[in-house]
Amino acid sequence: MKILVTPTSFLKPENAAAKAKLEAFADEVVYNDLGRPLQAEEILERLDGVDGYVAGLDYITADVLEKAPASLKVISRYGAGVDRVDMPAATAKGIKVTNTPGTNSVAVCELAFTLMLCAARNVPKLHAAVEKGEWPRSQGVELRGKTLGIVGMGAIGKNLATRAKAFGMTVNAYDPYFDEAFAKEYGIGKLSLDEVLTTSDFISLHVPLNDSTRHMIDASKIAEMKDGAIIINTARGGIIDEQAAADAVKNGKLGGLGLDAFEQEPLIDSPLKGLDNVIFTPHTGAHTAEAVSGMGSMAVDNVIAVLSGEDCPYVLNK
Ligand SMILES: NC(=O)c1ccc[n+]([C@@H]2O[C@H](COP(=O)([O-])OP(=O)(O)OC[C@H]3O[C@@H](n4cnc5c(N)ncnc54)[C@H](O)[C@@H]3O)[C@@H](O)[C@H]2O)c1
Ligand SMILES: O=C(O)CC[C@@H](O)C(=O)O
Repeated sequence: MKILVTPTSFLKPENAAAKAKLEAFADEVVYNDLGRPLQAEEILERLDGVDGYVAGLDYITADVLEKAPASLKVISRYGAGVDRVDMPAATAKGIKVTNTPGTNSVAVCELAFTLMLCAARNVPKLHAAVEKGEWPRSQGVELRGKTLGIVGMGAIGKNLATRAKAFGMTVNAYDPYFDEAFAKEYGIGKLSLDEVLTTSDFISLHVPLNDSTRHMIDASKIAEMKDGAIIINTARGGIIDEQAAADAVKNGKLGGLGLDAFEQEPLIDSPLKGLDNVIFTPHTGAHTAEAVSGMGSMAVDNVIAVLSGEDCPYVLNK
């Protein structure tokens, strides 16, 4: 068996046991030598003879899958999102795709909360000012008493909801598969998407990127939001129309943005850069010691299970 492993954080010490397990199972394990997510051509150059592929945030397009060797049986996503894997093409080729749901939900929710607090108090700008020898006495807002609207109340959205309640926020959510029992237990309001967007002081996005969520936050949706609303996106670039969001920060409609995910990563040229109270992190929501270890061990278990012909509950395209 030959396995390709591309998430660079897989090689952190937290994954020593998962790495040893994979290397004991396989005849050969090839690691990502580029130190970043792979583009289509770069994947193909590394797929020769590969049976299992533990995949980071690589762009596994239909073209890659059509040209992939017949030996490839499983793509084991190291993480929750599968938007960068062309699922119909994988299914057509008989390649199973798995993911690691829930392994990084606390990590991402804590980053979303961090971004929300930093935007409420303008922390990055204050830090930069103090570094320059300035001493501004800024004024922010409290989260207490504010309304948080969560779009996508799955593993991450739910973790965020309970923490926001502890901060004294009113929490409402939109999710087509709304979990009524969870909402009742924690006092989360059930609203339509438009109601969430028009009534929230803070809006946090936790939906997968697909055809129904692409640009779900566009200029027309932003126009309906409360003046000064702050949007947090730790889900995927592409869910927000970045040009529309940048324009809305510039003209004062939005109070700020906290972003961990972007349409083009890394973020090089972007209308979002250089704006007041737009806070970036480099798609690092899942990168805590705990989540890296959780993603690594489940991704390894999944690839081994599929290649061993065992039942794997995390196959998304049965
Ligand atoms: N920044 C990061 O590093 C990072 C890490 C993990 C996940 N993510 C992203 O966050 C997303 C959510 O992760 P999760 O673990 O909470 O996934 P999840 O599957 O547990 O939850 C997603 C929720 O979104 C809901 N949903 C689907 N379509 C919707 C729509 N159109 N409108 C509203 N709700 C909708 C689903 O019903 C589900 O409850 C992932 O798909 C991934 O893209 C990012
Ligand atoms: O590879 C990672 O950094 C985690 C990916 C994360 O966005 C996810 O989809 O779970």
